[in-house]
Amino acid sequence: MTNPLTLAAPTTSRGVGPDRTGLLAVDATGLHKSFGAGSRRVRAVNGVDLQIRPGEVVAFLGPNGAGKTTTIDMLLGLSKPDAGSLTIFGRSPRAAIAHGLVSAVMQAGGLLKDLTVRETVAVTASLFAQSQPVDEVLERAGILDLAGRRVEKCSGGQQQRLRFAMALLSDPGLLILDEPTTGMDVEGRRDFWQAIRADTARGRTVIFATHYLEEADAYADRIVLVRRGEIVADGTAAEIKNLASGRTVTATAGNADAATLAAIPGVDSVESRAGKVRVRTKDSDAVARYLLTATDAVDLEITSHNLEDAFVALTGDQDETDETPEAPEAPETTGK
Ligand SMILES: Nc1ncnc2c1ncn2[C@@H]1O[C@H](COP(=O)(O)OP(=O)(O)OP(=O)(O)O)[C@@H](O)[C@H]1O
Repeated sequence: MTNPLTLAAPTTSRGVGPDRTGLLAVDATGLHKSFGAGSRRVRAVNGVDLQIRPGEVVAFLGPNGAGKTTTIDMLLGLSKPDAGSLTIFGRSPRAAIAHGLVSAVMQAGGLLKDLTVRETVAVTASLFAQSQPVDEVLERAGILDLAGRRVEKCSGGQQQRLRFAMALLSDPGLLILDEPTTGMDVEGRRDFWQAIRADTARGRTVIFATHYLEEADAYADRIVLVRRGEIVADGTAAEIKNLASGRTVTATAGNADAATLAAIPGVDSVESRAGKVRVRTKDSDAVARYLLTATDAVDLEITSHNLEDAFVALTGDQDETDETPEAPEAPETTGK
């Protein structure tokens, strides 16, 4: 776990207004990161390319073990990629943190239970050469009314808003949240996101990792769906939903041609096995028309997906593949 206290005290404070540098908030190319050795080696991040523009609010969405935290650790300079290049506002992650350009809100840690909310933020502020006024960040995190409460008396959601207040002290251009609402009740999650949403309206770039499709849908401009260390979809919530709104057409059709099916506009994937075909498509009518008019298809079925089906379809079979055998070595690191 990480907390804002461990992320080095910046020497300057940066506003979140319009970016005039033309630099990407995040520019990652070909990121790889593995753990372990030999047959137990796990490829946690496997060729991630990610460009995030200033002001974007991006959800990093994926199941357990997809590689979200590993990627975030690299963005925060807490670990180094094995290969690939990575810059934050044109600098290495560590330099970006040293300049107060990045802050993080992690799931736990970093709080002393005997301090009050205001004391906690004030102590953190004293580590910075320049920082935002304590009461201002408390206000922005929606916890000014809790300023005198001891940390141990705060709920999990209130503690997360306290971490958020601490992360705002350097007025970072990029805020990174790693599964910030895990374990919170509905009200805590709502209050937390209300505070984040008010803040992002000011133009800050935000990346948050989450398991929750509905959080990504509600709060992100853009959803990056990860599975087994790779990006499997990247788009607006509407675009991801569009993937979700596809259908599956199945039929018994011994003479259906997989290449012809794959070439039908809207078709995402074709599986053909033992005389049965299974086609994922955005245009089930076109697939059904081909199967019924040009092949010997029988037992044709069309089923719709909901959002959750699409998430499972795009990120599924994680368990079998968590420990992917190592492939040949990736190219040398170029970014740090
Ligand atoms: N320090 C480590 N040593 C060995 N394996 C690791 C280490 N850190 C992560 N992994 C493995 O790398 C893969 C990606 O893990 P990571 O924590 O990045 O996923 P995640 O998407 O953040 O998952 P979760 O949602 O459960 O936090 C997993 O298979 C995990 O077991």
